[in-house]
Amino acid sequence: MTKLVLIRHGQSAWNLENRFTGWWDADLTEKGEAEARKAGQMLAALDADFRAGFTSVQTRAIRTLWLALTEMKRVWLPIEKDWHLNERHYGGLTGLDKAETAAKHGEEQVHVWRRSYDIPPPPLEVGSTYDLTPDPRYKGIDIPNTESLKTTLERVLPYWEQRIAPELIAGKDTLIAAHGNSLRALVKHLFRVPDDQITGVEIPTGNPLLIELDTNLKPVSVRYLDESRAQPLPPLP
Ligand SMILES: O=C(O)[C@@H](CO)OP(=O)(O)O
Repeated sequence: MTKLVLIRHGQSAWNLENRFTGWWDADLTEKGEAEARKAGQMLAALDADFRAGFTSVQTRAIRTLWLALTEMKRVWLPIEKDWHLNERHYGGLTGLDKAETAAKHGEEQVHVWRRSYDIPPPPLEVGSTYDLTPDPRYKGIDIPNTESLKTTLERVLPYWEQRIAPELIAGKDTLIAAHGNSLRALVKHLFRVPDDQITGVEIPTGNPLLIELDTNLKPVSVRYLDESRAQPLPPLP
């Protein structure tokens, strides 16, 4: 059985401030760093032999993986960083306060923007403070101006198939440090979660999700390593 661990980054500054984040490069808070270290300690205690690692190009996920690997004494692990694992792009909501936006547009509308499967938030305006076009890490990349979970899945999935699945098929235990919505997209795919039920899947920060996969990459077991911070999981497919 091959082990796949999904870790959502530890708490970020904008998680703490309750702001829509998406592709904005909010860093970890001290609590987020502590969550990442604790995740690494739990992973170190696991009977696994991690041979491959993947993360996004966003600081909070990269640093979460690094802090965890440090605890695991495994900073030598080959890591691939790729924008396809980035958080879902929050479009014109990026940077706004979630509570203030709910007060302005209504709780229901904000819930649709946050959790509907295929309705994207309004697009980010060109030249906005949060336009990432000048950022060198995105040179040559067609940066989206908004994404739904569906369009996030549409860019995560080819990356999974081309880069991550081959490592798992080769029998390598694999770590992925990424984001609430890029990981929800992967969970939706792996567990065959219907479009209208993925809204119920919330992945906590810095709590490793251990999935054992058979040779067809079908999940045969799943659990959070920190049971005290676990959230409901979809049934095995
Ligand atoms: O702001 C964000 O980018 C995400 C993750 O923190 O938030 P949400 O819970 O709305 O998907």
